[in-house]
Amino acid sequence: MEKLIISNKDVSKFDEVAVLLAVNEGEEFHATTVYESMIELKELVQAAGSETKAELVLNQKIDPDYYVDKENLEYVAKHAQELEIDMIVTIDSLSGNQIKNMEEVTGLKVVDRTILLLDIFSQSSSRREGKLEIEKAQLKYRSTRIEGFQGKYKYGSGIGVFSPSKKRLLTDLNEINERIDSIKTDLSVIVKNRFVQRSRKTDVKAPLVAFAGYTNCGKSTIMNKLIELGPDHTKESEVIVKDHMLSTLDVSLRKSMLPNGKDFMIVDTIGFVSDLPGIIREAFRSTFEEVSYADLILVVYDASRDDLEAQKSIMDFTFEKIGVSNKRKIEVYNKADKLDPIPESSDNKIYVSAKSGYNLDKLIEAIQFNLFEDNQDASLLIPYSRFDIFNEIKKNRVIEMDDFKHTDFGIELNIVLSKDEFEKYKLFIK
Ligand SMILES: Nc1nc2c(ncn2[C@@H]2O[C@H](COP(=O)(O)OP(=O)(O)OP(=O)(O)O)[C@@H](O)[C@H]2O)c(=O)[nH]1
Ligand SMILES: [Mg+2]
Repeated sequence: MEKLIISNKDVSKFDEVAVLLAVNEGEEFHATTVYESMIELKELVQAAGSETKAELVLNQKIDPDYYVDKENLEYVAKHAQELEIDMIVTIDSLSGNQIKNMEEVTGLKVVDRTILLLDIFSQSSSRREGKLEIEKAQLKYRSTRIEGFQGKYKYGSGIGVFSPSKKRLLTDLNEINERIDSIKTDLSVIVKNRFVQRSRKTDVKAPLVAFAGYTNCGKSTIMNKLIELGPDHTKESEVIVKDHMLSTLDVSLRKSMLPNGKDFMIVDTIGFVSDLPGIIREAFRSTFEEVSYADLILVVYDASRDDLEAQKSIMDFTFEKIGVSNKRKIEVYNKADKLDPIPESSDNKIYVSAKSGYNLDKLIEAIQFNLFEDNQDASLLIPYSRFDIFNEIKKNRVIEMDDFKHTDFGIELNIVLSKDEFEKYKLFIK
C-alpha cells in the first residue's frame, strides 16, 4: 500500500480540507511532471480558499470507474477522518461516473483540477462578460458529467458549488441547458459591442503588445507601469493587481505612448498554469485571440521562484497550443528586487522589477525597438512549392488580402520584416 504524505499544517480554521490524489501513468504529454503539478495544485487549492493536509501519488493506470484502485480509495477514506479531510482533489479531469463512485466509496467530496480552476476564476471575475464565460464553462463541464453532481455538490457548499453570481450551480440537465442558452444570448450582445469598441480603438493602427506569463508573476503590475507612460493615464485606467493566483480574468485593452511619441496598445491576459484545460481555453478564447493579434508578446516570468524551468515549459506548451510559438517575443524576468545578485540582461531577455522600477526603462526601450525600429519593408516572391514559408509568415502576423497576390511564379508578398526575419527569408526577397 502506498503512503499518504501528511503535512503538519493546522487546518482547523478551513471549511474544506483537501487530500490531493494523482495518478502517475509515466507518460510525458503534459507541460510539467506530476510532482511539479502537485506543487501547483497545492497553490491552487489555497487560491480557492482551502488547504491541503495530505497527498498521494500512485504509480498506476487511471481506473475508468474509480480513477484509482478501490483499495487505495478506502485507504484514503480511512485516514480522512483523523486528518480532518473532507475533500479529494484530483490532478486529472474526472468523468461524472468517477466522481459519483469515488464519493460513494469514500464519503468525501470529489473535486477535479478543472472544477477547482473554474472555482478560482469564478471568484476573481469582476466584469459581466468574464462572469458569464465562467458560469457557461462551469455548466458545460457539469452537463457532460451530470451524475457526478447529485451528491455533495447538490446539497453541500464550498468549491465548485456556486456560480460567479454566488447562485448555486444547477444540477439538472434541462435547467443547465436552458441557462447555457440564455448566457449565450447575453454574451453575443456583449461580444458584438466589444468588437465595435475594438475596431474603434484599432482605427489608430497602433501596434499591439500582449502579456503572457505564469499566474501571479506580475503581468498586471508591469502593464500598469506601461499605462503610466500614456498622456491619458488615470488611476481608473489601471488594471487589477493582487497577490493571488489567477486574479486577472477579463481582457483589458489600453492605449499608451512610447518615448518616441508613438501610440501603442497593451492587452493584459489571464495567467497561465500547467495544462489549462480545453474548456478554460475556450472560455478565454477572446483573450488568446488578442495574443494572436499581437505584434509583440512580453513573456513574463517570476524570476524569484525556483521553478523557472517549469514556468518555461508551461509557456512553450501553451504557446504551441494557441499557435503563437513563432511570434516576436521579449522575455521579461520580473521581481528582480528579490534577487541578489541580479543577472545580466540582454536585448530580448530583461531582468526588471515592476515594484522598484529597476530596468523598466530598458524594457520600454526594447518594446520601442521591436515595434518601431527593427522593421524593414520587404517584397517577397514565394514559389508555390514553398507554401510552408507563406504559412510560417502568416502564423506570425496578420496578413491582409491586399498584402499579397498570386502570380505565375508564386505568391508576391509585401511585408515588414525584422532584421532576423530579413536574414531568414533573404532567398525569397525580390
Ligand atoms: N517583489 C515584487 N513583487 C511584485 C513585483 N511585481 C508584481 N509583484 C507582486 O506580485 C503579485 C502579483 O502581481 P500581478 O501583477 O497581479 O500578477 P499577474 O501576473 O497579473 O497575476 P494573475 O493575473 O493572477 O495571473 C502582487 O502582489 C504584486 O504586488 C515585483 O517586481 N517585485
Ligand atoms: Mg493579472
